[in-house]
Amino acid sequence: MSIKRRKISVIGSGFTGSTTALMLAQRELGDIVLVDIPNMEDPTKARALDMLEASPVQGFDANIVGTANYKDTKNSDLVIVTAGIARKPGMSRDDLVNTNAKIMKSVTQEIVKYSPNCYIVVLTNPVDAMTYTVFKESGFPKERVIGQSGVLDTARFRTFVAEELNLSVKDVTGFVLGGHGDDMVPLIRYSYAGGIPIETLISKERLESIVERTRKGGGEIVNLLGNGSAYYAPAASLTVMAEAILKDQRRILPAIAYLEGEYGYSDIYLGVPTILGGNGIEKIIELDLTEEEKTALDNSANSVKKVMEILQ
Ligand SMILES: NC(=O)C1=CN([C@@H]2O[C@H](COP(=O)(O)OP(=O)(O)OC[C@H]3O[C@@H](n4cnc5c(N)ncnc54)[C@H](O)[C@@H]3O)[C@@H](O)[C@H]2O)C=CC1
Ligand SMILES: O=C([O-])CC(=O)C(=O)O
Repeated sequence: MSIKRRKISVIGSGFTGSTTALMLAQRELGDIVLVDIPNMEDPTKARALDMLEASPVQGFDANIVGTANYKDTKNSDLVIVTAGIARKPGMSRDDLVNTNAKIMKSVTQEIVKYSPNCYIVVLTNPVDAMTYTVFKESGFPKERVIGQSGVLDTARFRTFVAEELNLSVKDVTGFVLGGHGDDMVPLIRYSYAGGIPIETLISKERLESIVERTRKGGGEIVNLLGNGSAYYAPAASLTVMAEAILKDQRRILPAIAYLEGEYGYSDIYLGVPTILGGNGIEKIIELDLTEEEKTALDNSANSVKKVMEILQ
């Protein structure tokens, strides 16, 4: 019997793609193929080689190659899509829709051609609509096309709660639902520190400001960077999702999933709590929401629908 390493292709070798490739390799989740457009081929090869040369120092076994040829992605188990443009200060994620939708279509055709059985995780913004585009273009079952927003948005929320309480981030849990935009829905009622509801530990006013900072978390980094957007926490979020799928961990993680009636929405990709495992999205968990929470989720879903209309 021969046991082979898993193969993971990362499309886009920019800030998020490169950082994700390194994190995946450091966790020995598989061999990595980093792909970019032809005029980025040499820098992509250089980044991959540079990462590979870190492997003896850090002691991880993973082959890492850079390429502009999709043939090299053949038979990938998992493909992560980070290709496209990022926003600059003053822009919203939705401003990227037309450019990135075209990129999603061409990238998806190449993915499907060489890896018809893979799982796809999409990062490119506006990510709810871009995940929908990849789903439609791929013809894959919904379980195998997943978008990343909630792990990152929840990580930001957990960071701010842990800072507020001066506690370990390890003990803080939470859930952020909805689209990956400024009207995302951090669910305070389902957030805990060491099993204690955070509502009993933090004042209403402070919680409101944590929710607001979470909603604008991407923009906070865009404004500080001046040219580009966040990449360390997004890459860490993609890595945790990849690990859940490749190791069949059946983790409860928020992910952008295709909804067919769940939470009252249909034919839309939106951030919801899921069980992520060896079959991709194995289940969508439907939480009981208060009227106020459901109204907030409706607003967020409507914003995603507006962006999807631009795509029609
Ligand atoms: N969903 C989320 O939580 C997050 C989403 N993002 C989004 O991820 C995307 C990537 O961000 P960064 O890596 O910072 O951007 P970046 O500009 O550093 O890298 C993007 C890369 O994609 C490449 N690319 C463009 N067209 C391509 C194609 N057809 N095939 C292969 N590669 C192609 C570019 O050459 C570039 O190297 C952006 O749309 C950004 O908004 C970023 C952070 C978090
Ligand atoms: O804000 C952006 O443009 C990138 C992103 O989605 C995030 O960091 O949450």
